[in-house]
Amino acid sequence: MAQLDLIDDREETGQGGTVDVLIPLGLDQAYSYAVPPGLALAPGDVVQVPLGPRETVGVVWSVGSGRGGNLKKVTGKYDMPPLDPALRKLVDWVAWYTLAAKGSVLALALRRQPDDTPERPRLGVRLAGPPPARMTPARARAIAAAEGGLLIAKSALAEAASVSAAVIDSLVDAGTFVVEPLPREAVAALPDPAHAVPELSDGQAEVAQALVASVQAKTYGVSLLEGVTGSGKTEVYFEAVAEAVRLGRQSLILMPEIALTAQFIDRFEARFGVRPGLWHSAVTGRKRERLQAAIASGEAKVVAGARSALFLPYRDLGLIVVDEEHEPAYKQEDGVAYHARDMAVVRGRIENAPVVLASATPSLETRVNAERGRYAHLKLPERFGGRELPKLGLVDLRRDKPERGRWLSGALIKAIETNLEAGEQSLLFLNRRGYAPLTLCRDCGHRFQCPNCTAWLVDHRFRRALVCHHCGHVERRPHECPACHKPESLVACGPGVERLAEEVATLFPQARSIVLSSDFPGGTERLKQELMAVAQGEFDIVIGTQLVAKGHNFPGMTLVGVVDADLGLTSGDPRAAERTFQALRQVTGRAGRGEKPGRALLQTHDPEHPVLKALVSGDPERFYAAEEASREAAGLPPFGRLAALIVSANSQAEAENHARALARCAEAGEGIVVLGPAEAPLAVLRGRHRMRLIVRTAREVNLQDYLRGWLKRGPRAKGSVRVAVDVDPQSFL
Ligand SMILES: Nc1ncnc2c1ncn2[C@@H]1O[C@H](COP(=O)(O)OP(=O)(O)OP(=O)(O)O)[C@@H](O)[C@H]1O
Ligand SMILES: [Zn+2]
Repeated sequence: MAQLDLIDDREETGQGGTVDVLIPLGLDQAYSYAVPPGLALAPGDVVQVPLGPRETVGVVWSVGSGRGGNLKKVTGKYDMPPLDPALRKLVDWVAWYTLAAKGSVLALALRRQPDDTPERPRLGVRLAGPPPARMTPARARAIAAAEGGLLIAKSALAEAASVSAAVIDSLVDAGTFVVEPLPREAVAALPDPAHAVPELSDGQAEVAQALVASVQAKTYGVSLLEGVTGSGKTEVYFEAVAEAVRLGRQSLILMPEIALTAQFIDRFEARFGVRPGLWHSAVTGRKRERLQAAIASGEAKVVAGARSALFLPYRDLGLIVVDEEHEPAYKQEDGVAYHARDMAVVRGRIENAPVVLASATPSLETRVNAERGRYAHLKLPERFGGRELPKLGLVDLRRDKPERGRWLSGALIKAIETNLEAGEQSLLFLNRRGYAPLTLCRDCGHRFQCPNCTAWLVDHRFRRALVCHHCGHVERRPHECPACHKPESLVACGPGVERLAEEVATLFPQARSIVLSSDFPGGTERLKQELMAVAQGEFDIVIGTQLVAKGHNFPGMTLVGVVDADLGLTSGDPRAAERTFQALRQVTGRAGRGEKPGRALLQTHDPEHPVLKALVSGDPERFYAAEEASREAAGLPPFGRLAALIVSANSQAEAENHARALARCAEAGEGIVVLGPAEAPLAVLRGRHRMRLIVRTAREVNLQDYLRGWLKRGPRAKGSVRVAVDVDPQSFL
């Protein structure tokens, strides 16, 4: 924790002026404080101020000239770098855009709660004593691997010698090895742009050159890097990163679900010789602080991080890459509802740095910006190494019907068989966790619903529980129906990945199969290992949710079966078509990335659906053109603006009354439509009743001003009532 200099103001002389201090709490206003004499404060300085009965941390937002009068005084100043003007501007901008309280946005940039958890020292072992009295082959291997007396991490030694950690421990007990702390892990080793320069194809080289030029120009500008799956987008944007490193400037690579990108880190290390600075929620304590300091000093040249990395104090940002820019995970749904891709563009503008948005399936917003010339459009239309994109086919489930209680069609089963015989891997994609999405009583029709949410409980057989995916409520699956008390009358309805695994085990008992979803027992570490094992060909059939759909490289995978291609298309969400198109194009893109060509089969009840036809045609332009036309006709983003207001309360009456009162205060205006209030699709969530209002405006309308004016005129939220504003909503629950 940075040191705090407390001010001793007993010898007060004269006046020091005033400052407005923003406090990282849910407050929109900066508060004025008097500056004690002798203390010089400037905007961005991190200070301690009294707030109510406590002292709290805050940031000087502006300096006034007034006399302090009877204002409370600043009580201390932290010895740490100030928040620079660019970061303060970003905070102001995000707060303006999202309507979040400025203090809440500041909290994203000022993660400096005193975190003194000491960094756990990593321990290594060194060969230092006589051989053990009892020698075994494993012990001999471990000793041989430690030859030379170097200090080695225990896990690395175990791996090098192919022995378990217990073998090493036994040698420590025997006095053959000694344990010593390893040097601290570097958080910011310098990447070497010349470490392993790839040989780029002509098409790749051309795009890389354009990106390198944008880094050299040192000015703001956005490029859409649109490349089919397996085209080498990563390889290409690494060249831009390399150029930024050569210029001594910093790069930020934003990615979704950072914890699962072990493959990405390995690739970065293979290209640059060191790991990037990693910023995500699992990096804590002292290490987090060290990285933050290295970023602020400019020592850390490349940061790969989840969306919160957007608010770090870069000293000299020369490039921002947003990988998989279409990912819904970039939108933060709780607290400050910001979209990290959009705010990355804002930060690029503030820092005067180029921004690269990379995707195989760009969002409609980004595509339209590229088409209108606001963004440069760089394309990689072919897979690297002359590999073909997988051939896609539809299976009409109305004709090729699976048996009752089964989900795989004859055509898909046959394709898996062929693959098994050829020793190639198959992926079955079903975006449904658990065993079955619904449980009901065969006798009385009772359905298991969450007591806190408008949602069915999902049957998780592996965990022997019924679970709510919205609030986490868990209950045991009973043996009799709780309503009619008939024993053994409960049936599972519909498939989840666990149920599919059961079907696979029955159909292909000899195949090595694995279920991969976020419920994977053993946490992300185990999951990472299993993903590696899949990449190395250790499984024949992978049954997975969206977790395996993107970003992974499985060279032996030649077949992808989409179990329910209609699943995402039936929701009322305006982005349903886009999301489904992206998800299915990503998942089918897992096939045929290695030596052998791949194919994909999509099971559907609606083979005429335009999204599926566009997918199979292999012509994304067709999809984008049709989707743009329908969004434009409906005035939806990016052709219009959208915001959602969710009014929630402990009772339905409170929520409804407040929502109605709010709706009555909405001002009519040119190009403005207010819809609702109506019950939100998730009418009850975590015990809170929810009503929803939607505002849709023309592009020219200043949506933020409109919303601010409206909320100001509207009724105060009393009692348990809360109003949450979501500008550019991505989910419509
Ligand atoms: N110029 C190159 N030289 C050697 N290997 C390359 C080159 N370009 C791409 N590759 C390899 O091709 C594979 C696909 O590349 P990459 O993962 O960068 O593609 P991508 O476009 O990001 O794919 P996706 O969108 O599916 O994640 C990787 O294994 C990568 O190492
Ligand atoms: Zn629930």
